[in-house]
Amino acid sequence: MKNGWGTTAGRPAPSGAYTSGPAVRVRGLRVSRGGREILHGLDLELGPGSITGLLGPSGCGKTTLMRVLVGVQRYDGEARVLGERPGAPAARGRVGYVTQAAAVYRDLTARQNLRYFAALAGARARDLEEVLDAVGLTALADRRVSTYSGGEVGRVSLACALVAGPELLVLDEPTVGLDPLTRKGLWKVFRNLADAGATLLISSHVMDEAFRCDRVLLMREGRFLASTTAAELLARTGADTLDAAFLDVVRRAERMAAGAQAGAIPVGDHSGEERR
Ligand SMILES: Nc1ncnc2c1ncn2[C@@H]1O[C@H](COP(=O)(O)OP(=O)(O)OP(=O)(O)O)[C@@H](O)[C@H]1O
Repeated sequence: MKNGWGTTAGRPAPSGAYTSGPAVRVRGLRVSRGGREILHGLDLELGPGSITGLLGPSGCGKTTLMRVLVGVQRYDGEARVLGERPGAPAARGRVGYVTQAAAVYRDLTARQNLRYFAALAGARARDLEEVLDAVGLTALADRRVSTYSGGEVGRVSLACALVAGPELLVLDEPTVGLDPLTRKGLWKVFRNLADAGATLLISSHVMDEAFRCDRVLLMREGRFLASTTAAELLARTGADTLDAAFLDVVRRAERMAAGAQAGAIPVGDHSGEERR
C-alpha cells in the first residue's frame, strides 16, 4: 500500500487543523443504555494532532464513548468536540466516524462512493486519488464494492471518512481482520493525518497497536483504568507484553476497589489528558 498522505507533506490539511484547545474535552460523562449505566463518569482530553488508542475488553464501553463524541448518543455530563457540542451543526462535518460495520454503497464503485462523500463535504473534500492511494484501493477503484473482500470494504469505509477531511477522526476497530501489511499501511496513514493536525481516537483489541499511539486509554466496565503510553505501561507493570500489562492493571484496580491492598495504584494518571 502506498501512502498517499505522504504527498501532502509540507502543506496543511485542507480542513485546517483545530488548534483552539483540546479537540475533545469530556467531564463526568455518564451514559445509560437499556436502563443500565454503561459509562460511569469519564474525564477525557485529547490534544490536537494526536493519536489516542482506546483499549479494553469487549463490552467495556468503547463504542458507546465514540457514539457520544460523534453526536449520536445521549449522555449526562460535559462533552465538547472541536469546541462544540457533539453533533452540533458546527461540528458535524468536521468529525469523521468509521464504525465497525462498513457504511458504504455496495452497488457503487469505490471511486463513486468517494465522489459522493466528497460532494457532501464540499470545499473540505480531499483529493480522491490521494485518498484511494492512501488506503491502497487505486487498483480496485472502478469495481463495484459488492465484489470486494471484507478488508477491502472496510478500507472503502475509511476512505469515505478520509475524503471529507475530518479534523477529528473516530475509528472503531479500523484494523480488525486485516493482514499485518495492510494494518501497517493504515497506521502510516493515521500518523500522517495526525502530523497534519488531525486528532484521532482509535479503538482496538490488538494491544500491540498501542505502541503506534501517542497515548492509550485502558478501559474496563465503563471506567478508565489508566491513561498512559505503551512503553510506560510495560515499564510500570514490569510485564513482558501489553496483554500481561493490561491484566496487571486490571488486577491492581480490582484490589484497590476491594480496598485489599494499600498503595495499589493503577498505572498513569486518570485524567486521560494528552501530553502534547
Ligand atoms: N442499545 C443497547 N441497550 C442495552 N445495552 C447496550 C446497548 N448497546 C450497548 N449496550 C451494552 O453496553 C455495553 C458497552 O457496549 P459497547 O458497544 O460500547 O462496548 P465495546 O467496548 O465497544 O465492545 P466491543 O469491543 O465488543 O465492540 C455492553 O455491555 C453492551 O451490551
